[in-house]
Amino acid sequence: MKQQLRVGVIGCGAIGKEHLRRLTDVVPETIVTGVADYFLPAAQSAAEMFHCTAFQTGEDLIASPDVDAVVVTSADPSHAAYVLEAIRHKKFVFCEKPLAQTAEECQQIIAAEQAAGKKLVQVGFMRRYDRGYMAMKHAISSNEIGAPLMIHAAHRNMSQAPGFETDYAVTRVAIHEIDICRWLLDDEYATAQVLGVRQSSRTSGEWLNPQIMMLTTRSGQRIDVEVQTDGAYAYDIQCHVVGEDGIVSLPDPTSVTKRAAAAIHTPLMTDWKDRFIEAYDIEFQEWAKSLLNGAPTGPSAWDGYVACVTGDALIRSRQTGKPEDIVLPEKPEMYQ
Ligand SMILES: NC(=O)c1ccc[n+]([C@@H]2O[C@H](COP(=O)([O-])OP(=O)(O)OC[C@H]3O[C@@H](n4cnc5c(N)ncnc54)[C@H](O)[C@@H]3O)[C@@H](O)[C@H]2O)c1
Ligand SMILES: O[C@H]1[C@H](O)[C@@H](O)[C@H](O)[C@@H](O)[C@H]1O
Repeated sequence: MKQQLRVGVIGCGAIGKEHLRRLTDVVPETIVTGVADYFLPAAQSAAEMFHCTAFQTGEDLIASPDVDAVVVTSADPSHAAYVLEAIRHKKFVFCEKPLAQTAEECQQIIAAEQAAGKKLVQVGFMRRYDRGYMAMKHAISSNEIGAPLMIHAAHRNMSQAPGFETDYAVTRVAIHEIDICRWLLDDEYATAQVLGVRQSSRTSGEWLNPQIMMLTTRSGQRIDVEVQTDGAYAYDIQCHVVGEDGIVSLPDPTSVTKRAAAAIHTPLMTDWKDRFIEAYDIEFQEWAKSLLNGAPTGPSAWDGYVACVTGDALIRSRQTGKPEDIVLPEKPEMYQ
């Protein structure tokens, strides 16, 4: 069995650089051998920093005999093509969320992976590796709160990159709740709806903010997700699962409590990089170990597909003003 995986990273922006550092410093099973970015200076500076090759294109990186596994951290619209190219080369590929822009592209990925006859794809739903969510899932599956009835969740961001659009509140932001809630409840969704709400004056007004996303599961549970994409007081992620016999809540990350000036202060985080730093570390450690054992065990192409189908239904419902049904084909054997 190989002891170290040679990894190439496509997309050397914010999270690309975070994962490069992580693969270099935190995951002993990986060595970064190459980087690519369609903005070549970004690839060159990352190559210098991480002592590896800067490839001219993502396709060159994927084809390189020095790359065993690919990490896709480029912009959303480029994900599907790189994942398909990696599958064509029968290489393992970790793709940041979303897996693709459309459900059809996800289906192409699923078809290609099945034709390859081997699980190759993992999607970057890192919250499944967060200790808080893991403890919640354990409490639910060991029946500590009885049958789960509903989830109240919130995803609050302080700002977004320029060019943000209303739909991105689903495809880039709430996509994390879409994945984590079905994972926590171990159920699939039946309907999705976006509700309107008074708009925040703390945002530019170029897109709808906040939005409330409602999901129901096949067994009738209801999930409400408050999504603030801009202007929130902190980067704050909340999740409360209400069961017949009790409630489990996502713990806040540990921070020092200060008692001063006749008050108690507990600082909150402002950035996803810090809030989920440990989850990303564990995600990549587990990914590397699973590949050395033969196949990825984390969120699959099917999970990426379900997230896209659900996101499409949410976006449709904003146009129709009604709950939209979520219909899935049968789950292929590979993802059972
Ligand atoms: N899991 C998470 O919590 C999380 C957090 C942040 C970002 N992401 C995802 O990671 C991806 C990157 O996000 P980011 O914040 O680092 O963005 P970013 O804009 O900071 O970086 C993207 C990089 O990709 C490059 N790029 C864009 N299109 C490309 C293409 N076709 N080929 C090669 N390179 C290309 C850009 O030049 C840039 O350097 C997004 O898909 C985002 O949704 C996930
Ligand atoms: O790309 C980021 C990332 O996925 C974060 O986890 C999320 O909280 C942000 O809203 C999103 O913009």
